Amino acid sequence: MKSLTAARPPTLSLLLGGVAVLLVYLAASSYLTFLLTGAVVSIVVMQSFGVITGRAGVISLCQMSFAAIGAWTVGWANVGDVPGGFVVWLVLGGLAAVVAGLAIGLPALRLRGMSLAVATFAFATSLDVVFGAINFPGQDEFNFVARPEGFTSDSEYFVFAALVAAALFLLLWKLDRSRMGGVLIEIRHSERAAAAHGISVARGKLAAFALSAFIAGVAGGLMAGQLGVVSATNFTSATSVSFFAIALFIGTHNPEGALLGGLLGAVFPVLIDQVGIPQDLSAMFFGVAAILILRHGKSQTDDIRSRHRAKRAKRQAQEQAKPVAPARTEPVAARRPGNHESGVDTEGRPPVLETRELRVRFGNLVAVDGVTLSVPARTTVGLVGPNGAGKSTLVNAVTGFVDGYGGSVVLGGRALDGMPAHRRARAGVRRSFQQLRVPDALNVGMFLQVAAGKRLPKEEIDEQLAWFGCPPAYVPMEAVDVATRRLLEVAGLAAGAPPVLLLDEPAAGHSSGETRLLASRLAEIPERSDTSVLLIEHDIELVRAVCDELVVLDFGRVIAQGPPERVLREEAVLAAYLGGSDLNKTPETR
Ligand SMILES: Nc1ncnc2c1ncn2[C@@H]1O[C@H](COP(=O)(O)OP(=O)(O)OP(=O)(O)O)[C@@H](O)[C@H]1O
Repeated sequence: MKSLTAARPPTLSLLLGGVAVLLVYLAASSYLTFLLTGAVVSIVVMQSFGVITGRAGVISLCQMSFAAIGAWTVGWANVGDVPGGFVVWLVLGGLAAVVAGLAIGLPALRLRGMSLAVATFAFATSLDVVFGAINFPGQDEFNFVARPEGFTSDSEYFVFAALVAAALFLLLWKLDRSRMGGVLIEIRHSERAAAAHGISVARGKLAAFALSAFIAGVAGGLMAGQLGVVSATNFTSATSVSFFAIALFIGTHNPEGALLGGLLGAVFPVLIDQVGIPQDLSAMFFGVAAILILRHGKSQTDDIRSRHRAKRAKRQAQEQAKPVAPARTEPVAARRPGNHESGVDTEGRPPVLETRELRVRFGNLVAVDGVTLSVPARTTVGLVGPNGAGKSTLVNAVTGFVDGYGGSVVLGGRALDGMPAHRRARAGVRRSFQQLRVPDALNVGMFLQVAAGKRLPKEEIDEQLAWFGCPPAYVPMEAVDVATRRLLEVAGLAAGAPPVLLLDEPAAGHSSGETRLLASRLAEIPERSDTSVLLIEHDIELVRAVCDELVVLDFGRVIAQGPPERVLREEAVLAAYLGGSDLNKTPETR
């Protein structure tokens, strides 16, 4: 069976690429070799866009500036005859670009969308001016960059450039199969979900800036080796923008996208020149294509891949065998006798999570009004109440997703107040969201790892998926229906075995059979993962089946607290729910 860790390297693609490179080496004219070497350099630039924009979803309009820094460093190393030769200079060029990447990445962390585009473009245009003024090392004296030994002729250098591109393809292939790859995709999909899974969005974006700058710096160094002498005109901000448009249009986070994008960037201007259209107008074509893509929402390669996956999805859906749901789940409270009101569990352990006089205001509205509650160890506490009672706001405050609150949130005796969301998640407060935030671009196994917040052994992933009745690890998320995605989110969070799990309406949109399955799994999470659960749910049957204790909110205040059977009969609770509908009838008797 395929799984996320058993993926084989793309041997066939590498072999085909090797044959193509050999053909060019043996048979191409010197002009074609020159053109294709330029294409390989462009492919590497596209790989860098694939990291920052394609994977991390961050707009960068300064990749050619990073390339310029790489080329400048290689030129400087060549003039100064720095020991180690071209390969070492190439790496130095990449590292110099990393420094620039971090320098632009740090201040850009708080920016998004248009602001980030402007910031990176401003960096690119200012470097245009700087490099225009100071010239590249060796530019004035025509001091040609010494190519690596064994790759000095143009056709040999083409092979060298292709080897570098292939090594980067392999590196990115590895990245896509690592947890870090999943982290970047989740940041692109939803920064809130990423933070809830303990991911530092700032660090993830910085890592993406650094890696993409390194790759772009290497591309610049390769160009210096190809041309011998480079100048500012090789790395203009306008080239960055038109390459960005290609990256958006093709989707250069996919290897075939980087390949096609590089070829397009290098060859398309030459082709239109041959039919009498000025080369400079190629940027306009790329721009129009990118606008079409922005309207469509998906890059070309993503679109093709998605259609391909949809075809496979039908087949794989049959493998999504679900365990038979129990006919009815026995109420947990009935199975676990003990004092559920003291906050101390049956073994005398102190509460895992407490809120003390928690208060959240939105302008004049007090959404959470002095709520004090505790979640004992290995216990499921239901947080219920009518719409707008303040349940989600309370969870947002506990998990660090509201800007400010009064009172205190305490985890295992330690106050979390003032901590950002991702640090609370790392401390052990994990949550799901009412609105699903599961990225399509991952497969089931990768998502489970990201949600768990840690690297899990393959056996553990497979076992957790089977226990929750989820599809196997290799199935793409696109092939997974909404109810199963919700189940997967719970499975992933539970796999991380955090001290406390806050689930915001995990059964929303489930059929009754699916809800029963979820209930049976939820009921076992505390024992199985040594985790406490705070469960927001409108489905009273599910709440009754799973929860040891209930806390009822109305207008931001706690109006009842205690064992479900008692709480659900209290007058105040009945009155809060639809002016007194009977919560104690089963769906059949209601
Ligand atoms: N960001 C916000 N800005 C202003 N008001 C908000 C904001 N978020 C929530 N509210 C308000 O706070 C109150 C509590 O909302 P909240 O979503 O926490 O309730 P809830 O109990 O989770 O409701 P539901 O069961 O419908 O999800 C509501 O009146 C809501 O309109």
